[in-house]
Amino acid sequence: MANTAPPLPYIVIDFDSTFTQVEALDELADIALRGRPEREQVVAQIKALTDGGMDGSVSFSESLRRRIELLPARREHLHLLVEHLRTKVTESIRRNQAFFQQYAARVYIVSSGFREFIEPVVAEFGIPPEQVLANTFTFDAEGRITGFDPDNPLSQDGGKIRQLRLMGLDDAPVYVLGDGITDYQIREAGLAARFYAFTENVARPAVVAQADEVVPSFDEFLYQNKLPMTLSYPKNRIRALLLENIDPTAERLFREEGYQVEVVPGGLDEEELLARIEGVSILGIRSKTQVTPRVLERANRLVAVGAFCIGTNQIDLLGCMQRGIAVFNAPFSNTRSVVELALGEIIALARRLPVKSEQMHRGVWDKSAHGAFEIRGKKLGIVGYGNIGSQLSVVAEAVGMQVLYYDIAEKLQLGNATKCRTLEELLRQADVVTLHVDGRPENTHLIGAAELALMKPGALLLNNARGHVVDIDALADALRAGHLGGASVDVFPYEPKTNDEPFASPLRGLPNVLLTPHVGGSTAEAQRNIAEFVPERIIGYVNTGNTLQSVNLPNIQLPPQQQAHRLIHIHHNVPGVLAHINNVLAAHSVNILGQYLKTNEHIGYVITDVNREYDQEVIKALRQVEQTIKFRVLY
Ligand SMILES: NC(=O)C1=CN([C@@H]2O[C@H](COP(=O)(O)OP(=O)(O)OC[C@H]3O[C@@H](n4cnc5c(N)ncnc54)[C@H](O)[C@@H]3O)[C@@H](O)[C@H]2O)C=CC1
Ligand SMILES: O=C(O)CCC(=O)C(=O)O
Repeated sequence: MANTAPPLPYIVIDFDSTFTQVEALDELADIALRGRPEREQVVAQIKALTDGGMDGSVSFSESLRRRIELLPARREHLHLLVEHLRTKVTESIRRNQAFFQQYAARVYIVSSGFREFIEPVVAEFGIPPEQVLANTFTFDAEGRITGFDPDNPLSQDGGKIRQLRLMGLDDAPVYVLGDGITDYQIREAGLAARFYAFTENVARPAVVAQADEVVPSFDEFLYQNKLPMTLSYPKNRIRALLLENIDPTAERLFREEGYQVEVVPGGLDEEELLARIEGVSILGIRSKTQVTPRVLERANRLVAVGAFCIGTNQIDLLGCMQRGIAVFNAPFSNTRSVVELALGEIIALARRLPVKSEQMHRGVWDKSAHGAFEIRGKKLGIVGYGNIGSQLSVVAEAVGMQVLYYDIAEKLQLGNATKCRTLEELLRQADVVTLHVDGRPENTHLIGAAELALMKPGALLLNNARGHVVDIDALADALRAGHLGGASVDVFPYEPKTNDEPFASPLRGLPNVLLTPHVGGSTAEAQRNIAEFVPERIIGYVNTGNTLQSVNLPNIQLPPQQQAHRLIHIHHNVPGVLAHINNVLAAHSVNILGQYLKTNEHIGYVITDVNREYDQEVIKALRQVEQTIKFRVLY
């Protein structure tokens, strides 16, 4: 049969700021001027000339001539430069070293830089000297760089065009990859079929504007051209949308991973999120944004949701699960912050600080002990003895409180805390009741008029858990009636979407009531910890399939993936799917190196590590396995 495959293109790659992250002449100046007082000034002048030459605002030959005049470099500096440049090879180029080794015959480095430093750097990628087209330095007898060979076409304006003409690459299309205007000019002159603006290191607007394609990484170039690549998928295609003022650490970590990141300061309501969710792979939220079934319906590329908080009641967890979307939260990162806030609130209410402070602001000096008490020896009733409740138990005992707790699950009793068998038992005894239950729907109005009536006269109530847990009107009535001595509330049934929206509540203006805008976890420490914890989980899941600590997918902790391709399959949990997967693998003689399966009542999660060599048809067949929700290949 005739070979109908299109010929592999010639790939013409620029060196400075494309093959390497840096401009070599700038770096050479920096090396040559080490220890000299004029270093900073001269390097800045050279950099400005480099930029001018790259974006076209200074003619190239002029830029080169003036840079070399400024450069006090010698032959020995070139060795140092080469060592330095080897550490500065662009990440995605380095990652795809195997591609270069395999296809070196199709790759040309065409650069207005200098052969003396380019050749040794690209040699490690299998690119031979004859495929490096670049300038050459001239030296004096003492080894000082004095200039460059003026007859080399690459030292002249339009040099890359002339060089390409001389090369005569006309038996296959030429694709040019570079960051500068001179790279685009090859395409403009009709000597290349496509110009790819390479933006991993620098994005020059004038160059990007001319590009046939803008590629933020070499992975993207290979992916678009269906050429073999080291990664299974270019990371720059992963879009993260981060809402609700998530700490910037998260944005940084996702960007470092190579993802595109969009940051929105406030929350988004359902309609707003619907308008933005298409194409998003990773959604980062805090407690406000509702991830509803409608949002999931529209979320055509969603792989993971990060709850940058503890609570996940704002997310349709089941819906995510049934679509194979992993949800991760930060179960412990802000625990301590809530505990400290609760302790502060207990003391503040016991000393009636909201009343005292408000009077003082009005100019009223009311020095009296009326209604104020020490917390030492008082009974603290903790409802929900999970991570926060149990930690508060330890801290409250340390300041002399007697702790009672009630939890629907059997919990380890810490210190001298006393377990209550019913909520009623706790409410009847406690001087201070603090709520730390999770936000499951069944906890709606866990504390209503009847429960408030059970509380001791003058007792205090804290809600730092979720707004719907307390019937807020009933609480306002109990406070107005003077039955409770005070309350502290951080969470509300409805919370303003942004800082610009006013806050409305029946609790406003009531005496000895502390109101805070859902800031239990809002400390620098907690936010930073969360912004590290959640991205690490999500990136781990994307890269390896590890679901350990996912709140909705079956948790599998995977061994490191070695010399294998990993097939990740999420399916509806009905009998026979695993057998079907394995039949497909057997039918294509795929060698299985390891297989891991976990199911829950809704879905099954199977990871199969296989030998790297297999027929691509197997991938198509696995996608077609009945009951498949999501399938991806990782390597
Ligand atoms: N105000 C804020 O900024 C913050 C609020 N939170 C909220 O604090 C709450 C607790 O967080 P964690 O301790 O980390 O959760 P957790 O899941 O470790 O503990 C919750 C405990 O409540 C228990 N529970 C659930 N329903 C109950 C009920 N009806 N009666 C008695 N016990 C019940 C559970 O068995 C569990 O032990 C969550 O609602 C979370 O969303 C968490 C962090 C910050
Ligand atoms: O800080 C936030 O946005 C939410 C804190 C919270 O309620 C949680 O972690 O569950």
